Amino acid sequence: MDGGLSWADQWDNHPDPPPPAATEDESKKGKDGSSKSKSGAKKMSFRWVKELCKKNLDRPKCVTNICVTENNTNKLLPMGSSDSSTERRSTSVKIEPFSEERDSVSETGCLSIIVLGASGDLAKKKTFPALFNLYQQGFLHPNEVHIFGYARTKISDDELRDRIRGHLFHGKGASSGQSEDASKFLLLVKYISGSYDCEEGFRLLDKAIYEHEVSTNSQEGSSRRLFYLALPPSVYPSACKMIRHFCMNKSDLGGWTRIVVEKPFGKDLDSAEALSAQIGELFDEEQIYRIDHYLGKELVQNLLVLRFANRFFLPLWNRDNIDNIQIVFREDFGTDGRGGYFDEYGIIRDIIQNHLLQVLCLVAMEKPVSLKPEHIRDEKVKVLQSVLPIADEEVVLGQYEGYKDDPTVPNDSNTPTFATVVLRIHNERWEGVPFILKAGKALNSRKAEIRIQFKEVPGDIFKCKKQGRNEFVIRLQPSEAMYMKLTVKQPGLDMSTVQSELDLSYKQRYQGVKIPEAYERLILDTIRGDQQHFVRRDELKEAWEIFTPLLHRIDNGKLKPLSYKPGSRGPVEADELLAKAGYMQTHGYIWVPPNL
Ligand SMILES: NC(=O)C1=CN([C@@H]2O[C@H](COP(=O)(O)OP(=O)(O)OC[C@H]3O[C@@H](n4cnc5c(N)ncnc54)[C@H](OP(=O)(O)O)[C@@H]3O)[C@@H](O)[C@H]2O)C=CC1
Ligand SMILES: O=C1O[C@H](COP(=O)(O)O)[C@@H](O)[C@H](O)[C@H]1O
Repeated sequence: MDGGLSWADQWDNHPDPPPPAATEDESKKGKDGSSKSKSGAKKMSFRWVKELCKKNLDRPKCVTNICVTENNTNKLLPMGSSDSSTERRSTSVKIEPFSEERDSVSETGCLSIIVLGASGDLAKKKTFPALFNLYQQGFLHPNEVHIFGYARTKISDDELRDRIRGHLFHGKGASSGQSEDASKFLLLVKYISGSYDCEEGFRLLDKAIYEHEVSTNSQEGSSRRLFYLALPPSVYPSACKMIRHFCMNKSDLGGWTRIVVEKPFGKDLDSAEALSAQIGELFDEEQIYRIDHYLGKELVQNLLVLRFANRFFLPLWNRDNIDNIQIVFREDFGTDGRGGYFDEYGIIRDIIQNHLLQVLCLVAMEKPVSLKPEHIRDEKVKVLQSVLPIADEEVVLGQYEGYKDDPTVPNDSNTPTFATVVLRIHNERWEGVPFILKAGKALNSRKAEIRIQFKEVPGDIFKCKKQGRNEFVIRLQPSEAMYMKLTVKQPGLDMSTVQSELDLSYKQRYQGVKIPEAYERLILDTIRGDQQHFVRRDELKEAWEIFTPLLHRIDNGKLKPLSYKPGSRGPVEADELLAKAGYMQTHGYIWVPPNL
């Protein structure tokens, strides 16, 4: 820092201070490619905040974080849990020196959740409903939490609440108790209108947050600010700059500022790196939560447990036993009013480069040293680095008939709404095993699954080959399940074989257990400071490295999508590619989710 002055001291002389330029020391990059500590962000303070500290809190400049936890576990528990094993924040007060590590630990006290782009599709369909679910389960306590919607659209608090209300129950009817809950929740939501690049709106926002913090003024005045950017990525840099200039938590009071950014993060390697650099100048990597909501899905979160806590799988999970792996996403509807957005990105950027590739990482990575976020993400990066360049012959693109009828889609659009891409991992475990990533809109069904097909039994004495290979299927949605397709003896007097399954269907096995929505879980992780299920900067870079050359060939028109009928399986050429890659379909067998 210049002349040994703290940012607070420097900023005292600037009513509207710019963010500090990185010093030589600060601009040193970590292994994740991000700037190392920008401690200035932590110490930054406006004069009026200092005054507030003096007036209201009369406590020295913050050198500690105060965490109230259960038995020193740092576990944030829901309010009102009565079970003694899950009693909330009851017992001990932990005081530790302020450090980067402590910044990632749950804290109590005032929590402001700010949804930028609150007028949009994602906010109303996913973000606010997830917040409501957390509220209902006691994770967001009305004494601590305020939720601010921010967008350019000029609407009142009540208009925003009305927009949100209809989405809180996912189209299902609500009981009177639930409606009452919804009304109470909506009272926590306020709306502020402003643009994403001008200070006036962000000053207003900061003032509103600050007033909430002062009125709550609990837990030593700790201020936790979670900014959720439900915005098109083009707006991220300006919105982040405004947050950094005007809306940071007043760290003199303890707490943190965290930013959640949505995908697609960039359009290719260069643009993603440019975006990362811009945001990295403003926030530490520990403050940035790159969300990929597939990482919040129950069965995706189960992958590490499945692979590394079960002896069954350890010896089988490799090229010696597995023939091919498919990771599939299908939707039975088209771009549905999002044609303008979609046409700019296409199915590879929308689904494959992020959601399916993240799943691939968890399926293919080596065992991490521990469950620490950095250990897991280190392993994911290694897998991505081992992916070979994609060959054009191992790609089939499609575009559904009628896609261009959307007035926001150009008539000559070359954008794929369907793609099958074979990835090859060049390492000891996976050499020669194709990872077939397939995603499509307007297909014949809606589902997402991982299908691991094993090799045939050598020296088969039952002649089962034609019936089908062993498969292990992880159904991510709908009807979450894991089932193992295997050959058994057909019950009866004859010695014949038949395909059957060992089935773990969640609805049947876990009756009455509510599976959390992905966004719900990930927002809670953000509040807790757990980055395990978020994408690190270097991971993102590797993901773009894999797909950028292919995307550029599509953008330049060198590769063209084949037409397919809405409601079909996609282009037949995709099935041909599957067969060429080694996938053998099981004939005369279909898994039916069990009825309750
Ligand atoms: N919708 C979905 O299902 C999913 C979306 N995402 C991602 O989440 C983010 C938000 O998505 P979604 O809600 O669908 O997006 P929207 O297109 O609905 O945009 C969200 C809000 O951003 C503002 N906005 C839109 N375009 C611009 C622009 N060009 N300049 C400035 N502000 C703009 C608008 O608010 P106002 O004009 O009022 O300021 C709008 O209400 C995107 O990054 C998207 O890729 C990720 C997964 C799923
Ligand atoms: O990120 C996206 O995901 C949704 C599908 O999410 P899911 O949880 O319902 O599987 C997809 O519709 C959208 O195009 C994409 O942007």
